[in-house]
Amino acid sequence: MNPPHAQGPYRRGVRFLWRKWPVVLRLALWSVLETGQTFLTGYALARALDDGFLAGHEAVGLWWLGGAGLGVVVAAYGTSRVYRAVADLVEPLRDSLVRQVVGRGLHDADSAAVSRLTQQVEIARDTFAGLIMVSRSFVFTAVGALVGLFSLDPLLLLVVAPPLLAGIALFVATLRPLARRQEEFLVADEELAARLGVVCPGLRDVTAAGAEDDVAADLGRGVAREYRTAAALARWGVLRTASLAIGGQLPLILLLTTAPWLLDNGVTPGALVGALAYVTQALLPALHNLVHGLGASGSRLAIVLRRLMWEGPGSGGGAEAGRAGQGPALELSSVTFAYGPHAEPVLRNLGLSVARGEHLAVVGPSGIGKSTLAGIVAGLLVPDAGEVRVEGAGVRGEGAVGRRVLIPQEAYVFTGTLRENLEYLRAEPVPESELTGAAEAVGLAPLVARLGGLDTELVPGELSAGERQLIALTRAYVAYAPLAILDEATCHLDPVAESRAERAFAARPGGTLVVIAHRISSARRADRVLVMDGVHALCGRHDELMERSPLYRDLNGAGDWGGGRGGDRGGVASDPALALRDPYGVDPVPRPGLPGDRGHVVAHRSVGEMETVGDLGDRSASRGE
Ligand SMILES: Nc1ncnc2c1ncn2[C@@H]1O[C@H](COP(=O)(O)OP(=O)(O)OP(=O)(O)O)[C@@H](O)[C@H]1O
Repeated sequence: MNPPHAQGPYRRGVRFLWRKWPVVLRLALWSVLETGQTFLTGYALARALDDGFLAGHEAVGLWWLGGAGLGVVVAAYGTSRVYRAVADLVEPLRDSLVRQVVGRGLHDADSAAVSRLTQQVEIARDTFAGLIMVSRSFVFTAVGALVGLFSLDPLLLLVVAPPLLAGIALFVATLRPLARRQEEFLVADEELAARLGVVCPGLRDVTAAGAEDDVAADLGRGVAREYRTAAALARWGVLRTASLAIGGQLPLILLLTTAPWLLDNGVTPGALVGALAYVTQALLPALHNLVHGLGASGSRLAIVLRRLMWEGPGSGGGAEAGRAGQGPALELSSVTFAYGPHAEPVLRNLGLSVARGEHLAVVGPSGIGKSTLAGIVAGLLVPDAGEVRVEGAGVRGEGAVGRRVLIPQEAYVFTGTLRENLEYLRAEPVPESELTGAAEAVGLAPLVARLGGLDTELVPGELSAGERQLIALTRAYVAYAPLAILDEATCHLDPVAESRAERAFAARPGGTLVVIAHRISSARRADRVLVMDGVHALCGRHDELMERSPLYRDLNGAGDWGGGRGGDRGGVASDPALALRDPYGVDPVPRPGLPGDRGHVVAHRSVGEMETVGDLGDRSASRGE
């Protein structure tokens, strides 16, 4: 699920440091001065003991200790210069980020995005500075301590270096996986927050539509996903703690347990105390800072930089808007979705690309996953893997609502005037001419006239299912979302009315239309058809598919596969695998083993040897004609 640019921040970071090599060199030189103090921590102590206090020469001991004290003063001066050098590295980074961010914000005329972004730039700057300090301090402290150990006695280095290096290696090995887990956790957390943000204010609508169970199940999946990502993060966190124990605490234990052997082999008591000082005063704190500092901050910096430089302001938020307007209208890459952790995936590795202004019909046997696909494209369901982009941006979060509109089979009409029902998806009042134009285009005008105008109070129970669908369709038309998804949204209309409504959506300038087809005539009207059969998803033009897809030919033979509610030919599927739903949408045969299963029949048909434009296995149904 990693985007192709996932490693961008690391490489860009290295390139940035490379370009700034004079500052990096200056930083290194001042760090060497600072490191002198680390060296003296153990060395001066050892000399003070061995040559001074233990040898009865107190003055010599004091002289060495005084030298170590002076080292602290010199190192403090080095540290002050280090800070200047770090500033010389960090400020240009901030300037460059701000330039990019403000430039894009002005281009997109999104001042809120700029203010959000400048906040993130500050985070990036502070984190970057912290990272430089921590990693630099570790490198120079470790070098100072190891050189000190070697000067005291190479045997001491032999005891301390192996566990230290093993700890560092383990820490480095956890860096990438941990950063990835951290990002997955953040994404799951943000998605759950976004879902709650949508659901909580709409609880009344959820209850009115009787969707409590579905919404609870959907939120439950979000919670489960966040739990899974948090558990994975915690598992990798354990390894990180282990690296600290191996690299920082094990050397101390080894020094203490091998002390008799070391003393027998010529290591002086002073050198042993000096080695203990190196481990406890220098190596252990430096490694501790590295593991905790680089661990958390490194991941945070990578995420913030990625969002700033590639995604824009906040994933799923304004950043997405930053990219909106580019690329295809709809793009699915390797999307996999199951209705539960142990359920068979309904979609597996599905790829699909729909161009702007294109009209796509989705067909397939009942229960094969068409509505699931619609839910994923609309952002109501979150794929377990893969990515969905509408108008170049994510389908969830801020701004996503305005980019797509889903019209489900069960039309929702609320008590209120017809006008209120039609304006519902628009933030502002809609001019009368626009409403009547939309009603005319979709085919609602006769009903408006019959009801007595737009300001008539509706009593939803008195409307037929078809009338409710016309109202819902016109409401979606008025919403002017670039992508419209009709999920059997015309199933209660007769074929002529259905055709009129679909053509109206397809004719919207620049508007993209995805129709989960209820009748085969929908597929014939579309530019391309996606045929889903549980094994493969083929995508192509009607005539192409008639030639290549036996299932599509069967579906064409079947005419109306939605339950015989007035299909083109009103026929029955020629193959029992194309099981029909009953007129009330309840399938006759339950599918065992699926939690919350609504009892659909699943049809699995092979597409044989034919060349696929795309499939549900591992190939992509991108526009390939
Ligand atoms: N909320 C749910 N919980 C568990 N399983 C579900 C849920 N919704 C759908 N399914 C299952 O997922 C599979 C795909 O269902 P989906 O409704 O997407 O199919 P479909 O092709 O749209 O069918 P239809 O044409 O009958 O509407 C079916 O096996 C169905 O039983």
